Amino acid sequence: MAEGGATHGVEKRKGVYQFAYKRSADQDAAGPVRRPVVIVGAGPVGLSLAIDLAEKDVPVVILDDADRIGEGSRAICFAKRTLEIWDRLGVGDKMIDKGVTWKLGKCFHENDLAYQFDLLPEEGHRMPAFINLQQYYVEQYLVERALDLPQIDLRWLNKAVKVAPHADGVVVTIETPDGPYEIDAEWLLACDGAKSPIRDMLGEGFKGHVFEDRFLIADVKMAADFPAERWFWFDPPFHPGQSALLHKQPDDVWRIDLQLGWDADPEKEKQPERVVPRIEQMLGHSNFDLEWVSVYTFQCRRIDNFVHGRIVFAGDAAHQVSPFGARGANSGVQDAENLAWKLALVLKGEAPESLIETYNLERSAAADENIGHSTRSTDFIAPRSAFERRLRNAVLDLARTAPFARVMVNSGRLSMPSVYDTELSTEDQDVFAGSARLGGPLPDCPMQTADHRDTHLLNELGDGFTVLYARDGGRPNSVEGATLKVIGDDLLDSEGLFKRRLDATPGSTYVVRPDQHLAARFRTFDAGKVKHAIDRACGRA
Ligand SMILES: O=C(O)CCc1cccc(O)c1
Repeated sequence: MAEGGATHGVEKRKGVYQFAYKRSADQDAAGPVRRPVVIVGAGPVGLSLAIDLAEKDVPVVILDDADRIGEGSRAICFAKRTLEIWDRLGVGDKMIDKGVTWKLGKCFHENDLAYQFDLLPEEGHRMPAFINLQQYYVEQYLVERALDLPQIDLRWLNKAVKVAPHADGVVVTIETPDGPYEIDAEWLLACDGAKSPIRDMLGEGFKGHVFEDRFLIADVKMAADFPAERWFWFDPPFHPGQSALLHKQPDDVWRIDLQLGWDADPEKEKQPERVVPRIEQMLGHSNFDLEWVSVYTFQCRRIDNFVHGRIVFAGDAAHQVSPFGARGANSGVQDAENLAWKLALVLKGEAPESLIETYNLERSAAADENIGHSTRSTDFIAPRSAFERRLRNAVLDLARTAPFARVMVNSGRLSMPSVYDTELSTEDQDVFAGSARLGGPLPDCPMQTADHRDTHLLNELGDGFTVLYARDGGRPNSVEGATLKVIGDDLLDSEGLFKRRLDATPGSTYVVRPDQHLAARFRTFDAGKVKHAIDRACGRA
């Protein structure tokens, strides 16, 4: 027993949510029942995808081989874009209310501050730069939301064990406590994690790097008054020659990541008698409880194609990165958002099936970007040769005095949304300044409704396409295939930030996709051009 009554045995966190297996009518059918969408995996990606589809009125079956969530906190850092997506799905406030909000990062070299960054230096965004929240809370809130939606049929202890693709779907064999049954899915969405059984069933391998260094994760419960900031150390006195990371989570839990070196024995390093002295060394006291401990290595890699006929991969099943930069779960949720609207349009017959190929194009490019960042961070954090280490240490030394070297300090570039550069966007014919990017998500800003209620731009976008028109005299009657919002009429640019961030002049027109990414912008409204931009973004032109 440590000082202050702390216990250092790892308290194995039981699932915060336990679910019951329920027999489904599909199990009593004479043959496989046809379903439009089956999602394998009720993690953050599968649940976000299911909710997004359900909100677009697409019926979804989710299969999960477990009957609980909450084994360890795992992913903890959720980025602004992910929060904006969850806000659209109706769970943003819940996540923020529970999560620890932060935006500042500090990098220390030995005892000194080498570099610090602010992930959201400007005001006027509804969502913060980041929250820290244990993955089991994220899953709990997403499950609660999913249970509200009649279009979602969530089936626990349903394990997909076989897939048989055919011309217009996939027959999935599912094992349950009552024995096996089959579903004939029009689309099967594999959100079944890094070890994806569906990927194995297809014989689909990963390409990329496996890093050999090992890291210890410890979630430590203690009362501490460190600020809600990301603190990263290179070669700290409490863990010489290695790196360390500290994050604040809700419920007085702190995430500590300690680099162990490539030759560490994972089983040994997980034992409390090895973990506790390391944490004591870092904190300078022993007044903490270990809540969760794990030792990990990581990979930066992806599958070649995220789309295999009617089987589509998303999240860790499709790509993996190191934890540094928090790009794993965040990019997975962005996969979900990219796929949901496209699949909904295809299922409704409003877009050709080829639109799903653009999910592969856009999200595999995003994965490459994430993998590139993650690989560079990992190379900096865990240099692979004496030469690389000398170079890295020289940058860290220089950063003490030379500002140019500070930006080369790389402890993980934190997750940012991707800007899509595909055929779905209509090239700019006019010059636009501001922070909005063609192909990127629209920057948020404060607005007011026509009756002067405070709101934010992203909360006012429709569930489908939205056309934003900065009023110039009259207003267009309507726009085919989109919700029209006239700025200066339906929405008021109360603080002038819409004008600044989108470089809006009277007449400026913006075509926004259902995932809030900007598909086209024009200096004047032209119904024909707007229609063409929407058709193009749907793969119809
Ligand atoms: O701060 C970062 O770069 C990410 C922190 C993180 C995310 C997920 C797992 C983990 O152990 C650390």
